[in-house]
Amino acid sequence: MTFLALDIGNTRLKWAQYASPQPGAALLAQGAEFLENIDKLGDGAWRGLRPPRHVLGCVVAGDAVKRRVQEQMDAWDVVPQWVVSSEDEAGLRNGYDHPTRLGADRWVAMIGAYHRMLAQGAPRPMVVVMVGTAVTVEAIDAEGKFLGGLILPGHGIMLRALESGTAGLHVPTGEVREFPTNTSDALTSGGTYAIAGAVERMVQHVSAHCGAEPKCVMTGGAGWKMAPSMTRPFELVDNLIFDGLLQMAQGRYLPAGQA
Ligand SMILES: Nc1ncnc2c1ncn2[C@@H]1O[C@H](COP(=O)(O)OP(=O)(O)O)[C@@H](O)[C@H]1O
Ligand SMILES: CC(C)(COP(=O)(O)O)[C@@H](O)C(=O)NCCC(=O)O
Ligand SMILES: [K+]
Repeated sequence: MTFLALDIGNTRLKWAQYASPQPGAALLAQGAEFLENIDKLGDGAWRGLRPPRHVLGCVVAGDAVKRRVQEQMDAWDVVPQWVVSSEDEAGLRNGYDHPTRLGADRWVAMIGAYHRMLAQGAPRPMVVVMVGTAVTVEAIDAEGKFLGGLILPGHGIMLRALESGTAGLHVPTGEVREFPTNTSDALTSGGTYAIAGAVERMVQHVSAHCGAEPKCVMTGGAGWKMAPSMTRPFELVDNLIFDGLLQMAQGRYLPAGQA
């Protein structure tokens, strides 16, 4: 009863195949492709996979990308399911004004993060940071209500915006420094501390609103770049979206009692 989880962001498609659709299932295979390379998955990395019984994914890269990915599954007798954010699922309540407009990746990552926190001890409020093409910073209270979140540009978008809007900022990537003394370091540090500063503010907002220090987790392709510059202890998790998809898959594909 193998299960294929898909996380299709604006830069890369990440996939993971599990032995069954439930948290803790054995990981059989995984990979990542830049979106320009996804049309080769069927003849490439997915060719040797055992055909999955269920496919559940989240896609924020648009309908054209979604269709291109679906074509790569033609060899399998499976209809992929795509997550749409809802008012509540898997113990989380969605505080967005229009719950379905919340990015599916954000919703799934929060479900993964919340269950991870519950498995570790007494319920706590959370700040969940995802550093991908964009950066998202989510607030969840201890009862599992998503209070709201921030969206800001990721490192790449910040740099490209500055490059295209100025004459003098075409420089190689620099280092993160407290007091940058060259243009490269000034840009790299500016982007990194913009993200770290936004996250710090959210931690303060959650602490004040919930009356307790939040547990902080970070994920996403560029999470490792941010980790050393954070102002608080952060748990860096490889892929919260896969954790969330396994959680949701258990509710959708396993009969009650088998979970
Ligand atoms: N080996 C890598 N391959 C691709 N992107 C990487 C890599 N290491 C770090 N990154 C960074 O991660 C970002 C992409 O992260 P990812 O989580 O795949 O984004 P998204 O989910 O938006 O597609 C890129 O903008 C890049 O800055
Ligand atoms: C914020 C995002 C662009 C993040 O995309 P990513 O960086 O993962 O590629 C995505 O979650 C999205 O398109 N959200 C819809 C708008 C919203 O969540 O309010
Ligand atoms: K993402």
